[in-house]
Parts: sequence; structure tokens; C-alpha cells
Amino acid sequence: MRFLKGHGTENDFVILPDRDGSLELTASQVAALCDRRSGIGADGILRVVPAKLSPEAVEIAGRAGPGRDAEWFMDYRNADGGMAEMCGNGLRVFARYLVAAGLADPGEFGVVTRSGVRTVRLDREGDVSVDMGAPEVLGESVATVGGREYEGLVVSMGNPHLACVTGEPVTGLDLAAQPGFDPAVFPQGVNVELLNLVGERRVVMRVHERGAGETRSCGTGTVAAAVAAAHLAGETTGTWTVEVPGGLLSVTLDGTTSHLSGPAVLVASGDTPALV
Ligand SMILES: N[C@@H](CCC[C@H](N)C(=O)O)C(=O)O
Repeated sequence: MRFLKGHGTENDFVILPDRDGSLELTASQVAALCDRRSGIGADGILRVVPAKLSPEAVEIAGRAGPGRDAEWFMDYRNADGGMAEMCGNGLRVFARYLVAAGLADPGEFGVVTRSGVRTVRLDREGDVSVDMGAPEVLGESVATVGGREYEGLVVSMGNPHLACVTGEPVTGLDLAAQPGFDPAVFPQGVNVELLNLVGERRVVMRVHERGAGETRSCGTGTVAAAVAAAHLAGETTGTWTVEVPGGLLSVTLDGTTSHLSGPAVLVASGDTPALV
């Protein structure tokens, strides 16, 4: 089976083009492909399937009004094989692949995700931007990292986040282990972001992703982080720069929706005998 490898600020993905919608991926196949020692290695998988060939996508797009013309469905899986509703960096890499493969024209187009149809745009400067939709602030909760508790904002970006602003430098934290969280608030698990405010609308963020462990970046996580920083400042609009271990992302909140922008690159392609 043909695959490609790409990343967005070092949040990395195996891309599996599935033009006839026939690939039935099991959780163990996904985990094997994402294994960094015995597989290709990635934080997640992006299956690229025509929306009209996926019953799941047809149902989502049917609910999406103007987005129902979106031609492609991003079937995203976490490295552990579990499904997630949305992946911001994955969607930016997905869009990069569609254009590079001649499956979409450069410019703006819609992609079906489990969180609905999202509009992506390839900028002239080379960045890929996504309209991530309206962040939903659902309250407050607490994450436990290394025995310490961090208060955070519960934010849904389609997928669940707990974004914790702290004065303690996040660069020193050990995020290898799953942070503790309240399962009553997050029955499906949660992505945990720890962040420092380091300047005018600028934050440094680290993340432990549900289903993938600590990653070098998380697009939905950076939007949740910007929302938490804005919340603390009493703001609802503006553009935040988010420094993650894998690079820089820009998040704009306009009071109605949110936009995520940054680099997305394809780095390799090949064939894997793991999926025949
Ligand atoms: N890295 C992604 C988020 C991927 C899904 C997440 N691990 C979850 O389970 O919700 C991003 O860039 O948004």
C-alpha cells in the first residue's frame, strides 16, 4: 500500500490515500504503522477518502449545509489506534497532500472531518490555514502532572482539551506520562496543554495528546491554548503566536470562529507491505 509522510510543526502523520474507499483500518494496524521503532512512526494516520464513498462522511456533510460540496474526508486516527473528532495539524497536512497530488486546486476548499466540514486555505507564503470553527469553553478543571495540580480551561475544538496557564516554566515539565484528569469531565479522555504567557499575545505550549502521548505540536491544542490565554486577559479576539517544541503556529480568534495557520510539509513517500 502506498503511503506518504508529512508533518505540521513536527506533529507527524502517515498519509494513506484510499481513492476507492476500500481500506478498512483496524486499531492494531494503525498502532503498528505509527510505532516509531517497528513501524513508519507517526503521531497519527490520515486516511484520504472521497467523501461520497464514506457513509460516515456523507452523513456529516449532509448536516453541514454549504459544506456539502466538500470532496474529501479526513479519516483521522491517533497513534494508539483510537479515533479522534478533529486534528488541526493533520488537516493542514491533509490539504497540502491534496494539492500536491493534484486532487484539489490551490486556494480555498472544504474537507469533511468528524467535527464537520472545515475550510482550508493554502497561502502564497507557503503556510496552510484552517477555519477551526468556534471554540467552546465548557468550564474549568484540573490536570495533575508530576504530582502537581494545574488549573485549566475546558475547551472543545470538536475534540476535548484542558488548557492550563501556569507561571512555572513548561519547558521543565515531564509530560511523558498521562496527566491526571477528572474522568467525570472528560469521559472520552482529554488532550492536556500546559502553557506560559511570554509576551504580548505570545505563549509557549507543551501538550500531552490523548492517544499519542507528548507530541511536538497540536493544532487544536494551540487554539485551546490561545482561548485560555485570551480568557485570562479578558479578551475574545486577536491573534496569538504559539511556540511549540516543533515550531510556531498562529491562532486568530474573531469572536465567531478561530483560524490556525502555519507550515505543513510532505517529507517522504513509499510503499508499506503492512497493508496489502
Ligand atoms: N494533533 C492533533 C490532535 C489529534 C487528536 C487528539 N490526539 C485527540 O485525541 O483528540 C491536532 O493537531 O489538533
